[in-house]
Amino acid sequence: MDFFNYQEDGRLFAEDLAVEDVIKQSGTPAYIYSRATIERHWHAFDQAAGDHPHMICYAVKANSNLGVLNLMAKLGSGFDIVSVGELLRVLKAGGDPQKVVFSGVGKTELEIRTALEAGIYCFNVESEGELLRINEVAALMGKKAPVSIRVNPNIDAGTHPYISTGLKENKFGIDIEKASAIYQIASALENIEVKGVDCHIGSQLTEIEPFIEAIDKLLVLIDNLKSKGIEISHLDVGGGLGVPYNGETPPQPAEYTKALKARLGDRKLKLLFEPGRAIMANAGILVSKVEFLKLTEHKNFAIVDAAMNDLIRPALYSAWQRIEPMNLHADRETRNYDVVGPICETGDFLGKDRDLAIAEGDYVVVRSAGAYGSTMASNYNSRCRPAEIMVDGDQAYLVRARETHEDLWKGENVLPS
Ligand SMILES: Cc1ncc(COP(=O)(O)O)c(C=O)c1O
Ligand SMILES: N[C@@H](CCCC[NH3+])C(=O)O
Repeated sequence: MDFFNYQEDGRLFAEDLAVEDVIKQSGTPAYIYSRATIERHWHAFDQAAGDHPHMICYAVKANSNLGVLNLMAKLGSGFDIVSVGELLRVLKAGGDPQKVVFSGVGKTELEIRTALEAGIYCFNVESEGELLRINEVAALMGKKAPVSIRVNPNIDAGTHPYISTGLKENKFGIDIEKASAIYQIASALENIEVKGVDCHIGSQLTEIEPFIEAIDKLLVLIDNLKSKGIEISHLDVGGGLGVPYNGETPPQPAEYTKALKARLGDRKLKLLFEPGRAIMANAGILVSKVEFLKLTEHKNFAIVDAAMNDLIRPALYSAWQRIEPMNLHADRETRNYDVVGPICETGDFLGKDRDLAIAEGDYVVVRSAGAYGSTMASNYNSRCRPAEIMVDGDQAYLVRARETHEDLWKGENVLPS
């Protein structure tokens, strides 16, 4: 459930504000987030874990706006990061470094050093080479680096191949068959402290079974490590819980966590969660102006001022996100449209075959755009990235100004002659 609802007069509201009023300040395209929705989703995970020792490490890549991260920090959230840039954002936003887990397959020496200096909670190690590199950097700094091994359990998450991460052929994690041997190497390294076991099998999962299958495999590993004298204190189950974009019925955090806890039995393992999409997707919309309605014999196009550079999910994954008018008008003719942007690519669409009652000059909103929207935006076609606004009750805060044209060539130089 979110806080974007139509009023009786047909105007879409974000919490207590009419979206049409919010965009008067910012123009379009603009992302609008609902603070109450973000908080509700975060609390859903926190309450589901209940008294069980746990940490929710919000996946920063889903939406790394400082306003969003600051909200997470205020909630007491942890963070899952994949780069030094994300770490610096978390720190800038007031996040606690001791609640940060660091995932990702290509951590550089600089990234490892910066994370150790900040005092993060743990590295999620994705290869033997990385383990040795972390040990070396920690040794140079006279520190012990806390680690989990990210295990690749070879499980089909049943999601889009581009966002499936837990299969043998994916680049992520260490093959579960080899994990025990790597743990033994890790526990013998001078500057490594073994803390946890981690996995993340993919994103936008709509069934509970793949999660449980993975967890069962990890628990076998944890028991096996214990018999070898390697004690694991936490289990990081990653993110991946899906959201309803188009009628999907993914498990709720409560149902998921209940099933998870049941599998743990009496093992004393702290649980770490890394949700991104489930917290942010339905907490955001992208608002865009209808510039032209191009009606042809073959197809109708609604040409809007947002494009694949602002929201790439439809172009990249053929993702379906609901598109609707910002304000409902009874007098508009309903036609079937492909909703497209101004970019010079045939793949530049936000949605295809959509029945919409709109006119030129109206606004449309793309729903479920809070996750992997603004963070994946680019400047392709020299377009400025959109404004981002956080609505909180009857207040709207500009949490990111629209880029200016000067921003587009920042750092570029012409040749002297
Ligand atoms: C390691 C890791 N953790 C957490 C997430 C967040 O996933 P989601 O947004 O599906 O919850 C991702 C992205 O898929 C990831 O790669
Ligand atoms: N960017 C993807 C999710 C990727 C998750 C990253 N591990 C999406 O929009 O669905």
